[in-house]
Amino acid sequence: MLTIGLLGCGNIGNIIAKNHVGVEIVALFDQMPERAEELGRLCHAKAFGDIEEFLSEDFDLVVEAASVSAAQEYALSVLEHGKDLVVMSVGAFADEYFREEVTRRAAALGRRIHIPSGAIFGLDNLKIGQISGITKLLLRTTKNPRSLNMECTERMLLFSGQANECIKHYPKNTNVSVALELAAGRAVEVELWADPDVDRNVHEIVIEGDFGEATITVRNRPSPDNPSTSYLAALSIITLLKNLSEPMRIGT
Ligand SMILES: NC(=O)C1=CN([C@@H]2O[C@H](COP(=O)(O)OP(=O)(O)OC[C@H]3O[C@@H](n4cnc5c(N)ncnc54)[C@H](OP(=O)(O)O)[C@@H]3O)[C@@H](O)[C@H]2O)C=CC1
Ligand SMILES: O=C([O-])CC(=O)C(=O)O
Repeated sequence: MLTIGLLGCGNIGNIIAKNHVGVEIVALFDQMPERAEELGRLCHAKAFGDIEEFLSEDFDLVVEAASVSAAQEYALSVLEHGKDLVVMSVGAFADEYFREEVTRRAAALGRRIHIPSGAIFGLDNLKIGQISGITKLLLRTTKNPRSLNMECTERMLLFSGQANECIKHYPKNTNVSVALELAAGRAVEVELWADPDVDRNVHEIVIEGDFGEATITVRNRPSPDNPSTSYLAALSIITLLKNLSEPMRIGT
């Protein structure tokens, strides 16, 4: 069975630990050591307070569910320790130089980096953008102000511009925009709205290209323990882990 180490023992880490399928969690790390220890007691895995010791433990793959800055800080080290990597905080790869460095290193070391679909649908066929023209790619995200850690009394546009700029300002809320960008191989226009009248994390995706047009609207339930993060994102990563060892791959 595939063995994993969880880097990040917050909301997603807890959902993975309680619901994982087809993998064994053997090691845990969080910058709040008590969170790793608590989760370790729950899933009978070893908690580490030191990243070097965590990465030196014997397991196959690191699942990052911590933060954009954690992904940037530890990605290369994970690969150097001979482990594959699943990156939830995909916003880390908005930085082109960093993305190329990590990809080059993974190729040289024969390691793989997996990016889950996260809180959206549609990444599968959006990858056709890598071989065929896409003329428009827009993400309109709307969340309750609570999910954005702010207050407002009416619908309000917080950001309009490119994904790689948006993620710098909203690293806990717009990782999906960077996932879209990586899949399509082109820039994504992003609008981020706060709306006190919505109780879902809503992602509207508009795609136009040589293939025709597509509109996808995902109305996500926020995770009970972290309203910034949609529950779908945790389900997505558990499913990715389950499928890693399957002989048949489904989806583009
Ligand atoms: N790709 C996608 O579609 C989505 C991605 N995400 C991203 O997934 C990640 C995890 O989400 P979620 O579990 O809800 O977040 P949480 O904040 O609930 O949990 C993250 C945990 O990781 C810890 N952490 C943060 N930085 C570091 C670090 N440098 N080293 C070690 N531990 C660290 C946090 O500690 P502390 O509390 O002290 O910061 C916290 O305990 C986030 O980056 C989020 O933005 C979320 C939703 C969708
Ligand atoms: O969970 C969501 O709805 C999206 C999110 O926070 C992110 O992409 O960072």
